[in-house]
Amino acid sequence: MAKSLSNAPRILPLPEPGSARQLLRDLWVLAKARVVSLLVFTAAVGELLAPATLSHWPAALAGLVGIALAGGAGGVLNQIVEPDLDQHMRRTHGRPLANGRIGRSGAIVYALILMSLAIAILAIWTNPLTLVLTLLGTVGYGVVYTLYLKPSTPWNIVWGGLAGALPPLIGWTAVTGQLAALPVVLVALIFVWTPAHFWPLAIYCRRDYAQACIPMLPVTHGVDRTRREVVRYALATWAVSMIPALLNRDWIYGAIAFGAGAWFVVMALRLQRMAIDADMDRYARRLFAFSISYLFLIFTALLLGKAAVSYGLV
Ligand code: HEM
Ligand SMILES: CC(C)=CCC/C(C)=C/CC/C(C)=C/COP(=O)(O)OP(=O)(O)O
Repeated sequence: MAKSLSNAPRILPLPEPGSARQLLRDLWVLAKARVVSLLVFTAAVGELLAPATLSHWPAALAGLVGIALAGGAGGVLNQIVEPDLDQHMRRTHGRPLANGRIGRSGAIVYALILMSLAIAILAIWTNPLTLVLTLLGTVGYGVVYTLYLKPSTPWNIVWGGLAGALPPLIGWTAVTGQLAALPVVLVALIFVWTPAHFWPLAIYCRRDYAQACIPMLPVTHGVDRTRREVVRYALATWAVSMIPALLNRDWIYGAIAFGAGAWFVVMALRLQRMAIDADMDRYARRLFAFSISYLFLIFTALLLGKAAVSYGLV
């Protein structure tokens, strides 16, 4: 008896409907806060790689808060546009707009508040370039990807991914006010990582996407083609991830990026070779989860490499 209880999934008590806790939880989900946390982390790394970050700490802090708020606004815009789609997918039907716990006008007000705060903070404490790049991120994801690309082309996320790739550059410009090669390479890295991040999820959610008439690649071109593309983008990610090692002559980062990228490619190849069954769906889920850990690891490695150089360890 005790054994079966210990094996049971841990179920957290749900907040009372209509309670303040439920509202906070809904606002958190509407802003896609978990995705935004990784966006903010990549922006923070962009800032810490820039020269003299600490002497520009107000701009650095404002940059992170601005990206968090603007990224959150993008997430809310996305859910304002597609409550009908969210209702039809198992993964998303519990979202607050999709199931009616929050109304459309409430969500619009929430998005406006987040966006106004982001614009004010970035305008006061950072610089025009950072503000423009951040606006491009929000509009690119919340409007261009959600409204136009997602419902019309299977290559939606390749171009939509550009918006989510911008944070390291935004972090860098918040501190320096200028573009530079290293953060542009980091944008390229997230750009090529995004399809290898998303398509494994699209594979195991393909039936939901088909039912909702969203032309994701596994729906329009099939699972085999999508798995080939995941391998190609994982390889591209591996290749682009080596550029910062060469630019910075940073062999600590280089070794970690080489190992993690190789693992990414091996997992993508394994997915490609599997029979199309429930085990493959489970493995695609693992690859999706791995893609998130991968990006976190790679960006942590960039910091480790810089710290090692700063403290004269290499
Ligand atoms: C257009 C590009 C992208 C697409 C289409 C995409 C798609 C997705 C989807 C569908 C999910 C599942 C979300 C859910 O179940 O609520 C997800 C989760 C996630 N994505 Fe992405 N993503 C993109 C870009 C990014 C970027 C650029 C980052 C960070 C740098 C990122 C980080 C994450 C994280 C951390 C999660 C896990 C969220 C959780 O655990 O709830 N994604 N992504
Ligand atoms: C300011 C700035 C840099 C903004 C970044 C924009 C941003 C929040 C990018 C993340 C992309 C994302 C969560 C995609 C989810 O895809 P989806 O919307 O198709 O997934 P869903 O089916 O879960 O809604």
